[in-house]
Amino acid sequence: MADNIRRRLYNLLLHFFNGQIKEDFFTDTPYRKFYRKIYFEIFRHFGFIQYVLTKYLKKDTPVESMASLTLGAAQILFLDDIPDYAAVNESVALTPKKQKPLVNAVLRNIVKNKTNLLKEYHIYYDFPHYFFDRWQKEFKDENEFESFLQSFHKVPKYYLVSTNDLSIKEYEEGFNNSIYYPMDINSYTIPLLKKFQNVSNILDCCAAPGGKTILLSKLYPNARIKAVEKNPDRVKVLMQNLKKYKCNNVEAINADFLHFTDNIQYDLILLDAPCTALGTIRKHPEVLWLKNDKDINRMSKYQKKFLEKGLTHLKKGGHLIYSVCSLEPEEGFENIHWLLKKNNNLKLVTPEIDKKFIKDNCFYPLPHKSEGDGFFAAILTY
Ligand SMILES: C[S@@+](CC[C@H](N)C(=O)[O-])C[C@H]1O[C@@H](n2cnc3c(N)ncnc32)[C@H](O)[C@@H]1O
Repeated sequence: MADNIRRRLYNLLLHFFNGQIKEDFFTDTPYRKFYRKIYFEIFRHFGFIQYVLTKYLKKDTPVESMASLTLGAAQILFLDDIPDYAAVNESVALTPKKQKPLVNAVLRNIVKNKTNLLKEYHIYYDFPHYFFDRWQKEFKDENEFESFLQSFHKVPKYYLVSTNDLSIKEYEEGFNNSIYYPMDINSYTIPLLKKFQNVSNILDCCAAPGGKTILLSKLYPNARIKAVEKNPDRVKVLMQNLKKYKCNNVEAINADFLHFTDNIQYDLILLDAPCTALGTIRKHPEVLWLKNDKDINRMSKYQKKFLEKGLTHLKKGGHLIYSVCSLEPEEGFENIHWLLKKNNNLKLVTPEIDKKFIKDNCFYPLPHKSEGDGFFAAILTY
């Protein structure tokens, strides 16, 4: 009989091989840390594991076998505290009957040749070509490039924000005080990049689940805030969060921001745009393998529409914060330069934060210099 929780890892992999992300934090099991560790090793080393598997497989291997083989190989190669026989047996047990002999044979071969296979390991294998190539160009110093890549394998840190005084502290297991909102440290920084004066109305263009809306509500308690979100299910979560954290100055609106109309010119606009989420790969390493150059370019074009629309709602002298959880230049710097070129009066305002997180007047925390997700943010005014 297969272990039911390993089956959940197998299901994550089945979804993944079908091009989908399925989240499972294993919070309902006392062995959460153990299963999360397997999940991280699978996707951090996904590239090397596939390289190893291709030595033993034909091209058209069924996805069910790919899922059990990836699960088994990750444990054999990267998790020393799991006995090899357990990794093989559990993976075979999860596999459909007809495919069991293949999975069994390949995993036993990997066990037999483990030492030699691991001699071939290099961190470069853990990154897909599109990502590796675009980032190698960014670094003149090879050691810095390697430390950039290594930083994606670091255990991600989770934080809690006090909605009373906006202080932030590291997440503690079992801590469930109702005034705290869980948040990434760089996501938290975005509404705090600069304290603006005379803010009486705020527009949050893409608001759910509402982390940054909550911060804006507490930072500017006298302002009226409109929080727009297109996805009806996510609006429900947004509304629950606004109620839970007593954000009484916020009105949640279920609308497509690109078609949103009202007659207010805003003092402050937060445009936390949809993006590839490639800055979040320390926490969600599978994202790296589900995106490519085309997605980055498609998102960049889509974000330009949000930027143009956002500007139409900005009061003269007001500020617009544009942010994405991605470090890819097309989604950040290039979009901002495009907008500045089109609008002569528009200017960048430098964030008032630690200089090590600033590049070209924008917030740009690189993962080897920061504990949080990779973000890009720019403050614009005119
Ligand atoms: C990066 S997330 C926002 C995170 C949020 N600001 C926070 O701090 O919790 C982007 C959000 O934009 C929403 N979205 C995507 N397209 C949209 C559109 N056309 N209009 C409004 N919201 C949209 C997505 O559903 C998603 O919830």
